[in-house]
Amino acid sequence: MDFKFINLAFFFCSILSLITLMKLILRSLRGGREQKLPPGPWKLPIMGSIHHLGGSELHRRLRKLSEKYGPLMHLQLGGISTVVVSSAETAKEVLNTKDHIFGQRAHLAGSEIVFYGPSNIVLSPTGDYWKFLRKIFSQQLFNAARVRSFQSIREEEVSILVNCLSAEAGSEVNLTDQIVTTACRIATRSALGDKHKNQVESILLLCDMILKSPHGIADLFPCHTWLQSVTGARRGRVELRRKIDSILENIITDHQVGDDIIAGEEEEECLLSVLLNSKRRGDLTMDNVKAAMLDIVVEGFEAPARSVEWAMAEMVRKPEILRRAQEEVRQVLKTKGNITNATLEELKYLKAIFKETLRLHPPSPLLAPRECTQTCEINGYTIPKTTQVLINVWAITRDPHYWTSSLYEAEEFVPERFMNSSIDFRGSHFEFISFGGGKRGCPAILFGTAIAEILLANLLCYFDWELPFGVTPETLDMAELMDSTSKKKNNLILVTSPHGNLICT
Ligand code: HEM
Repeated sequence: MDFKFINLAFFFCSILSLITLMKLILRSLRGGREQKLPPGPWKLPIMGSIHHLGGSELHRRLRKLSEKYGPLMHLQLGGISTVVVSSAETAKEVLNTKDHIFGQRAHLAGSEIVFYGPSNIVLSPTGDYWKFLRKIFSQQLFNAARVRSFQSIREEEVSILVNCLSAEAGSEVNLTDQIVTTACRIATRSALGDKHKNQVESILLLCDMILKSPHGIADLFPCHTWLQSVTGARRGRVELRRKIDSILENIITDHQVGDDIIAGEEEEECLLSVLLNSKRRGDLTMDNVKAAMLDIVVEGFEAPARSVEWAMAEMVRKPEILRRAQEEVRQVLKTKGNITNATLEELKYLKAIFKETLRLHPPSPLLAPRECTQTCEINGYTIPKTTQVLINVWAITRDPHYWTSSLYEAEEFVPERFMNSSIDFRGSHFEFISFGGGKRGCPAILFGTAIAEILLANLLCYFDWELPFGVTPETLDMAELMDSTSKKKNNLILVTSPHGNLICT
């Protein structure tokens, strides 16, 4: 959520204060029972706690506040009553013990326009429609057999990347762009089919437009829908939706040219064909199909790509880790010949690097907001129905209480901490919830991990990496930028040189 608009807020305060005051008077006349909300910072009338959130990225500000107010904290974000969870124990309460109460997404302002309802998996309400869509994605994209079947796509795309980087030997390369484009090509071909190889540019553009779509003051007062019109937020979103429609319709039209596949007849049918067949059968509308495509556009490649970007940035700052990772992958390759699924299974150190990267740089530092569907108690505090719940993954996966030991500091990048550890990110270790958890947890762990690991293995195997002239491990810019994924603020630029005679052709 973008809080730069705080200054504008005061314009609306006077209008809203009157309405809210009347509501408060009515409530007190009705004699509402006193609820013990979790503690939180002091609140202004109307704006609530927003003035505490300026400055750094939201997850950092929230951690700072939770150091003072505890692992369950109440904030009033304009009209949205919010609790913030910042410990593994409390996250377990929300994601596991009370998943039946918190396994619902909160409504995000404007998502009905941009995300068609919303009817994409990430934002649609938990229910039969959401289950139906998740099942299609699981059958066509996310299950182990399907992920294995995309191996040739991953290999082809990564070998294009390797050849491209080889041509840049000795010079500075924009590694971020290369990684994002390759991950996007893999996700696009796997989900939409080979026909769409050449539409990767449009998909990257679409992703960028959606991630950069602004939020505004109106989003904090969802009850006052007129604010969306007065502030122009609605107009902006309708315009964005028009652009999204145009790109998605092009892709769908191309897909349908000469496409007479009937669901179930073709084993290798892609996700998009299955979605379109469901539409033909009347199980989905065209808007549902487009919304589902947005799950690929927004989720399908950004998170794996950004984890590879962070992993490379962390490793070039710690050459001993880089060297150890390169030795491992080169050694395994000598005996196995090339990087396959089986080879990746043997790369224990590389897997530890991926985990450590997701720990220090979870792509979603705050899980997509959930909503409390029935008033309940956590840690002795009341969480009223309809409260928005933010889980601060970033605070939890860096918490010294779980991650500092006699050997390692929580804030340090040390893959070794995972070498003899059974902790993983599959949703049962609540101190490591980089893929979320509970029924709304990420369904694409295998799909995303496969993309990230093959990229990392190839970058480490076939190339040596150095910082550009004048940049040292201490001065490498590690600033982060948050849109919907955490990424490096500035692209990762490194000097590459092909390694020995292992280079593939
Ligand atoms: C490194 C890779 C990835 C990470 C770390 C990651 C992380 C996450 C997280 C934290 C959530 C929210 C979970 C929650 O609220 O508990 C999520 C949800 C989701 N992710 Fe991923 N993700 C990754 C890759 C992918 C990929 C490649 C896809 C492919 C489309 C994907 C599709 C989804 C979907 C559809 C949801 C929504 C699930 C729901 O609400 O039912 N993710 N992911």
